[in-house]
Amino acid sequence: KIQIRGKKDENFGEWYSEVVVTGEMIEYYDISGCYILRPWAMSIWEILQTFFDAEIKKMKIKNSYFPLFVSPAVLQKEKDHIEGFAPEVAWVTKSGESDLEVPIAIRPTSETVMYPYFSKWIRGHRDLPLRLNQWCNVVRWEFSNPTPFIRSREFLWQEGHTAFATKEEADAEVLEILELYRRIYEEFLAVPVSKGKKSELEKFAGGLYTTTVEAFIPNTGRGIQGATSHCLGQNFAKMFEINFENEKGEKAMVWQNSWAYTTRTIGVMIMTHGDDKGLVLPPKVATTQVIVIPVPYKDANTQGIYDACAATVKTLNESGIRAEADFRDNYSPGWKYSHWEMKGVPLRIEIGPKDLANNQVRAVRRDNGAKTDIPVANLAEQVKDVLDSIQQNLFETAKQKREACVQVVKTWDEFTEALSQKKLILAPWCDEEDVEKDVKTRTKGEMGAAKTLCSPFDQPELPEGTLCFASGKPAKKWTYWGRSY
Ligand SMILES: O=C1CCCN[C@@H]1CCCn1cnc2cc(F)c(Cl)cc2c1=O
Ligand SMILES: [Mg+2]
Repeated sequence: KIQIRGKKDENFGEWYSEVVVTGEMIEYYDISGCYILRPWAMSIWEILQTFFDAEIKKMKIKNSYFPLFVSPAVLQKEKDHIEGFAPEVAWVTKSGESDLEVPIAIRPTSETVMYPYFSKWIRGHRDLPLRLNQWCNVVRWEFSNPTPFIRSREFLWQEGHTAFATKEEADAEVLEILELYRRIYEEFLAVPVSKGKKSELEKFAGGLYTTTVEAFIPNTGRGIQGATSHCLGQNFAKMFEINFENEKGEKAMVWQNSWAYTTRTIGVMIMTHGDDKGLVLPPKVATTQVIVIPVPYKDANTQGIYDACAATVKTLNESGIRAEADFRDNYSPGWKYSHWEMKGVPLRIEIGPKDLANNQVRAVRRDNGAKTDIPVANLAEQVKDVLDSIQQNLFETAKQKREACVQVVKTWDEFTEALSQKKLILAPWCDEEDVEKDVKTRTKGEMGAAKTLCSPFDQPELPEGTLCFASGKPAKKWTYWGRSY
């Protein structure tokens, strides 16, 4: 039998690194912070992409592709927002033996690549709204500890960049896209997230406001930004002169948004559902939803069992279920059970002599290990119901675990106590940036400082006279705080 050594509740980092490799999602690469996405991971990315791409096309957003390379002049155009990022920019300085006249940057994000052309293409109000998306990779030469899917020097994402005549249109789209990100997490990855607004300190400095879907990893007690949807206001329009002649013939600047989700989504899902037997894949995103395993017996009708397995796969495939059979004769059924459990396949179907005789199959769930015998008669329907139940159970379980980590605090002492207990803290805050900076300073440590994660749109009741937990000033809003990735 094959086992993973790391235990999720003992050494989370080791457990995670092992699970992504033994689950055949990731292969480590000889350049630090870079990883190989193997088919078992790539197919999840493609399932999410298929959903999101179809949804943005319904919104009349068009895909495009802009160059990987950014000229330094244009990259440095957005002075204040990139100065903090400059160390992350990767540069091409040579081709072959010869140095480039001028080094060229590799895109860390594409505002400065795209917006000079937005300026060229947008002349009149009839050119609006301009709504483009690109599916691509970006490079950010980060130095903090690299983690497969979660933090890598190159990652896949989509980045949407849109321009509107009015702020109202931009505001509406920000939320429409954020809802798609919530659906990616909650409906596909079975990961609960909180929709909210980033603080002034945590938002994208180049924008007007940032909305986010925040996830939480109970094992590490850290929040993690799941995806982000920014309203850029007119900041980039001003910088890149993206103007248009409005209906009254006046010259006006456009209102812009930009939004992204990345391959980090896959890492959050693995961290949320994985267990000590390996990956646990939600059926909606499982490359293989059902693995059918023949359990031949010495003198039993082996061919009959194999035929029943093939027929089972065929029946399930015909009803849209992603099923495979493992006919390899050089591995025992027991070995196969462990192997496909490590790969996180949501449902296993075993067919042995008894099942064959009773015209049924033995179904075993990956999420809770429950075994049920299903008659071959209406197999597809029952398997679909079990898969739906697994999807729902994974989400509910993750939701309960996350809710159990939420700690409402009112005072500084309660805050530091909750932080030491790896809680997701919900606290009343005066919404002053200096206070947030002060909390960061006061909670500095080798585990990293506490920061605001988001102010949830869904605000609990804030009784008159409630004071900020950190400053004692009148509280303005409930905010999630915690350490983060
Ligand atoms: O988050 C999104 C959604 C999709 C488009 N982009 C925005 C903002 C990205 C912020 N950001 C994030 N990281 C960066 C790293 C860099 F090296 C440079 Cl030069 C800039 C940035 C930077 O602007
Ligand atoms: Mg960064």
